[in-house]
Amino acid sequence: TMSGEEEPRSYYVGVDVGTGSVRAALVDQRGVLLAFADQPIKKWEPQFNHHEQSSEDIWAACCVVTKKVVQGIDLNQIRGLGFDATCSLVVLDKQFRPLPVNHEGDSHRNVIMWLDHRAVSQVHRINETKHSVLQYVGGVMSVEMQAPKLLWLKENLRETCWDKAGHFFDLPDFLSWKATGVTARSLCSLVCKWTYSAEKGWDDSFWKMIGLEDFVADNYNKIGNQVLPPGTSLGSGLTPEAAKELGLRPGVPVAASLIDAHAGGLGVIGADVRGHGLICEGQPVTSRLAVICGTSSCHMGISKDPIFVPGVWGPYFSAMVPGFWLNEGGQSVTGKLIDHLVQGHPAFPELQAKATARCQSIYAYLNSHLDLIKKTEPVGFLTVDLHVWPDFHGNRSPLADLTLKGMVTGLKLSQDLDDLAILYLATVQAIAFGTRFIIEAMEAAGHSISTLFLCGGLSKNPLFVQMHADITGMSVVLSQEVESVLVGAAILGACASGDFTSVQEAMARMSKVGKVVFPRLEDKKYYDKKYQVFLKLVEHQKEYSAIMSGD
Ligand SMILES: Nc1ncnc2c1ncn2[C@@H]1O[C@H](COP(=O)(O)OP(=O)(O)O)[C@@H](O)[C@H]1O
Ligand SMILES: O=C(CO)[C@H](O)[C@H](O)COP(=O)(O)O
Repeated sequence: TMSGEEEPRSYYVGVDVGTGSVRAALVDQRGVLLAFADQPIKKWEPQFNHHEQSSEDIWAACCVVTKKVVQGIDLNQIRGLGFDATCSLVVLDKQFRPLPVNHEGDSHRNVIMWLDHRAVSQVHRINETKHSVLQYVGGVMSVEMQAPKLLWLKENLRETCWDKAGHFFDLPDFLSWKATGVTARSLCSLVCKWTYSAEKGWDDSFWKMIGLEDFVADNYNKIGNQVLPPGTSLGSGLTPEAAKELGLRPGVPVAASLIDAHAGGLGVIGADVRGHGLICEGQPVTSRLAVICGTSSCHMGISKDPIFVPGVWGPYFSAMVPGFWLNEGGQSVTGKLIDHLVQGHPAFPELQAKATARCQSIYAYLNSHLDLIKKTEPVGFLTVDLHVWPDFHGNRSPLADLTLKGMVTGLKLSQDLDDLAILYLATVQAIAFGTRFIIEAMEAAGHSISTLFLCGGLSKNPLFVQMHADITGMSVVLSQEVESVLVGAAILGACASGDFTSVQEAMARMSKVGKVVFPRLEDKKYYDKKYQVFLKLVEHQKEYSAIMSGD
């Protein structure tokens, strides 16, 4: 650890609830991560496109990891706690007990996960209203947002869930409630996933139009009528009960939360870039795109004035960096897609065995295997005749079309490790082409982006990072702390503690540039051609469905 500072150290705890696991970190006032712990969380898929979790299981995991990272630390030095989480929907009854979100009536499973696509018919009807709130989600509401899921609950689980429900929380807000007893919602979650406007509040006409007038009638009590900017200190901090569970002191300031992608954004986007040879050095912060890549990828771009990008979520005012508008592009499955294709390949057991024998992760093994088979050519050239369209779980941005499916062209009669490695490469490239597609849509609407700031689990994969640089032609910045999302959560805790006067100040002090990866511009021509093919794939897919739905 670093030292050399006279003043006693201040510590903040950040807790990040991802799709597959909960992580916690102990972070100091300079953004240095001193301790890290993670713990898997349960997931259920009771039927295709239904994904559920348990808020009690998630909270228990938060307690385990928090206790671990504060072990051996003087608890008086812990000055703040911040949470971020996926934007899943938590349902509790009037006494704050879990309610089932499933036909089985299993109340343990009281969370509809963000990637759940059960509410297809509901979102279709919501989009048909053409209500003006839809302008602020890229023109089309996503099936992954909360309004369609709420409508699904009302239409499908009236007695067992809807009528008994007292509180619908976005997962980040559930966590801050659990810690403090305060039911106030974060501006981040409500603006991004619930159609709340930072300027105008709730729009009664929207909820009435879609058939959820219930919320208007009780003054939005169940979904939030007190809304606070992320980082605001909640109530009197940690309750004695929560403090005991988390292994912290009662009264520690707890911040209004952020969605995980937004915490990642705070963890990377404000870094001081001087001296790294980056073009964004002389440019405003709006030239930076934070890309948070885990189970999904989220592309966070900010602007001074609202920018309406068709198919890209937002513009959301103050939902990430206060005072700035945010556009959020995304790909619903990226890490999950890579895992899916690699694990489903016949050569996967062989890969696992070989990686284990070398004490490597399967991805480190695949990357070195690709280096072996590429011979003298750049590794990316191995996919000259293998192309992937990555929307296995629909397209979030910029097409906003949940009916799209994945495509692979160039298959051969081979099942060996080479075949697996090249399919993996083509998938990583397809995800990077998806990022390029999103950036082009954002730029066409008025963004001016020059540099990518990557974080999340996939940013630990050097091939994923290099392909993003090569395919977008932009430099990629990686943070000093790999766990940038947790630094973002700790920034929230630091803001709640009052140690910093603003989120911007905390960001500038706590997020730091680590490594910079420059694009191989000499390969540009090749990737431009592959990008042409990429765009053709989706064009063709649409033609296929038109043929099949014709007479
Ligand atoms: N060391 C690694 N090398 C390559 N890929 C990794 C590594 N660690 C995680 N990943 C990828 O990152 C994804 C998970 O990222 P993570 O940020 O942990 O997800 P989430 O926040 O959604 O729980 C996995 O799907 C996996 O493909
Ligand atoms: O919609 C999102 C952010 O607005 C994310 O996709 C969602 O929160 C899941 O995140 P992750 O892939 O990190 O688990």
